[in-house]
Amino acid sequence: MSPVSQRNRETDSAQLPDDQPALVAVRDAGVVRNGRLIWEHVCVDVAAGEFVAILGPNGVGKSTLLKSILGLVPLTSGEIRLLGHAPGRANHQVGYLPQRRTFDASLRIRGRDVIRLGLDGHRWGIPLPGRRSRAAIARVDELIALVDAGAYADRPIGQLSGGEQQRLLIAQALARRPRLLLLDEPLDSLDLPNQAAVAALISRICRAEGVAVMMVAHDVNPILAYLDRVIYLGHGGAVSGIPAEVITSATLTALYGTPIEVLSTSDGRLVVVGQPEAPAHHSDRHGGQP
Ligand SMILES: Nc1ncnc2c1ncn2[C@@H]1O[C@H](COP(=O)(O)OP(=O)(O)OP(=O)(O)O)[C@@H](O)[C@H]1O
Repeated sequence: MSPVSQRNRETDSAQLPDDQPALVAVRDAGVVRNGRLIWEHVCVDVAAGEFVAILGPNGVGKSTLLKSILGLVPLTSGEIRLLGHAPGRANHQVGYLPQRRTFDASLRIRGRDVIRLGLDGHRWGIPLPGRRSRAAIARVDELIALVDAGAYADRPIGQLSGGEQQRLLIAQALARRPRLLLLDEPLDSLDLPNQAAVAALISRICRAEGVAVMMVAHDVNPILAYLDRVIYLGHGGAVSGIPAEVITSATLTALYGTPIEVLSTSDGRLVVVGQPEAPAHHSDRHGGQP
């Protein structure tokens, strides 16, 4: 029997210990879109402050899982609870960074104003009055420090590098002190040093702000050292658990349907070899629909 030949295998570590309440609880969940089964029997619990990656081949439904947690894509089976509520009921506690599109180079809005939109963007640019405005300015300064963007936060966002823009967008998603951060491929289109730097930043935020992070990624290697839990969606099933249990050659080969090797380095780190590359213009394939 292949490692995921029963659809829906989950490791024992997919569930949290009883004394650790789940921030997000996904129970035997499934989604059908346009009459096509995207995934089913997905189970995972995410606790406060955990860093969780959602991984798997193109089109397998990673973004759909984030959208289901937000209530943007309804489940067709099973259940998702977010902070004990049905999807969509606790979204004010969630920061969401959708798959990014590049900013036009001529866009003049400053980095710090992009962050500020995360605080009062719903007011359509009408500034908060008096004391609340001062508190907003202080929070934006705090976020700029958190993502280490002081050197460029006053420059127009269209003139910043992909990595700099991504840090500002993460800060924007954190503006209202969410308890859960949903990041859809934040490392997409970044070079390797920037992928490592942004992954380290996200891990630091998990710890410093106590925010749980669920992050869609294509390549597990730059984030592997930071992860508490992984969810692999594959055409043969879904597997979730702690990295050491889930990230094995046999499991990944079965999920991706192509040979994948998991190597252990002399200092004990895991490296995944043979994972198919994402296409270069990955974000071009995504429409604007939820
Ligand atoms: N608005 C939509 N309506 C119907 N089907 C959709 C919609 N958006 C996406 N899909 C389909 O749902 C499936 C899962 O898409 P999704 O974007 O969740 O996959 P993904 O794993 O995030 O892909 P990628 O790695 O390419 O970003 C795909 O087959 C896609 O074509």
